[in-house]
Parts: sequence; C-alpha cells; structure tokens
Amino acid sequence: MTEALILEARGLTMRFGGVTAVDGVDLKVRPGELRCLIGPNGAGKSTFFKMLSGQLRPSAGDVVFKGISLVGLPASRIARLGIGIKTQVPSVFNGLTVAAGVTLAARRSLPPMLARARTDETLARIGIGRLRDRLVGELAHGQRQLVELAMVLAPQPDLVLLDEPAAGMTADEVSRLADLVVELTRSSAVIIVEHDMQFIRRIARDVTVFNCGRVLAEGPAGQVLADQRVKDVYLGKEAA
Ligand SMILES: Nc1ncnc2c1ncn2[C@@H]1O[C@H](COP(=O)(O)OP(=O)(O)OP(=O)(O)O)[C@@H](O)[C@H]1O
Repeated sequence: MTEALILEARGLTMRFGGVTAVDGVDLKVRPGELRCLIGPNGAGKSTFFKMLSGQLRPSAGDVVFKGISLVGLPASRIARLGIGIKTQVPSVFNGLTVAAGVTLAARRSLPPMLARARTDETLARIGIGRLRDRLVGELAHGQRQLVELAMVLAPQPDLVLLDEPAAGMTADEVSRLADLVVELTRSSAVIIVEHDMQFIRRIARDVTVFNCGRVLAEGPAGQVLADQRVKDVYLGKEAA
C-alpha cells in the first residue's frame, strides 16, 4: 500500500562550492504530522529548510508537495500551493494593527469579507484576540512571534514550516507555543527547526536529527533523544 504523504524530500542535496551542506537527505511527512528537525550547529538544518521553502534551489534531489515538484518554483507559488512559512526574521509590518496584518495575509486565499472573518477566527485560535487593535510595532517579541504565526495560519496552509519559533521567547511563552503547535496539527502538517530542547521534549513528536548534512537518527522524540549516537554528536550532557 502507498503511504499518503503531504511532503517528500528525495535525495535532497546542497553544495556551496566545496562544502556539501546537505547530502542526499530523504524525508517523508504525512498530513497532520508534526516533525522536528534538530542537530548541532552547521548540521544542515537551515539549508534543508530553505530548500523545502523555495529559498534555495537544491544542487540535486527533489521536493514533492501534494504530488507537485517544488524545485525551481518561486516562493510565492510555493505559498499558493499551501505551504506557510514562518522564518527567524519577523516580516510583520510595524505600522499596521494586528488585525490588518492578519487580514492582509488571509487575503492571499480569500475575498475581503471572508478574510476579516478568518482574521477573527485565527486570532481566537492563537489566543491573541486582545491584541487585534494594537500596532504590530509596539508588541513585545513573544507577542510578535504569535502575530506572525497568525499571519502564516490565516490562509489555512496544508503544511506549516517553522524556523526556530521558540527563539527569544520566555519559558511561559515557549510552553504556550508548544501547546499551540500541537494544536496546529488539527489542520496542517508542521515541520519545525528548533534548538530549544525543552520545546522539543514538550511537543514529544517525531524528530529527525541532522549531522554533517545527513540524517543521523529519526523516530519518536523519547527514543531519539535517548540514542547514544545523538547524545554524542549533539546533546552531550544536556540530554544525559
Ligand atoms: N550560503 C552558504 N555558503 C556557504 N556555506 C554555507 C552557506 N550556508 C550554509 N553553509 C554551510 O553549510 C553547512 C550547514 O549550514 P546550516 O546553516 O544549514 O546548518 P544548521 O544546522 O542550520 O546550523 P545552525 O544550527 O547553526 O543554524 C555549514 O557548514 C555552513 O557553514
């Protein structure tokens, strides 16, 4: 029986001159799955992520989303196919209210009336309805992260890509974000690159560990984080 997949990377490879940052990586993600990508600095996670999102064109291999090859497609087309990307650099517009920013994002897939309704739904889902009339530029870092997440979710993507969503958040915010990310899987598959092990443990879903551009280990978080090879290359004493 063929496994239903929403995203498949096949032999994905990226070379920068003499450096092979990602070396023949395969990854399979099912609809509604939550997958965490972890690994030491320089392991190739960001490069892999950028190939999934269309920010980098692979040197070799393919990325297939809902049966369509993404290689060579512009990022805007990849977004329209149903991939929502939240990167490390907040791209929200400081001069807009939260509601205006999220409505603008919702307009990618909806006419104006429906986009406004979607905005209210999305703000409620993320638990930031009270921020709707605040200017984005006035928000604290953690609040901005949640607003950007609302902008990613408003067009209802089938796959959400999150690059270090917990970076710079307080412990309370990380804990809340973890619950939120798990909740996201009701409507989307989610792939996360994340350094924060507290966040990974809290989510406790499938983890893919990168090392030297390859996949070192893959499986349920508890099993993978207990793997001695993973501890050796990445976690060290932190996981002991
Ligand atoms: N634009 C580039 N030009 C040359 N080398 C690059 C480029 N981008 C990444 N690399 C190299 O590719 C390798 C993988 O880097 P990458 O940033 O993907 O790792 P990472 O796992 O995301 O690391 P970190 O956790 O520190 O963000 C590293 O050796 C890095 O120096």
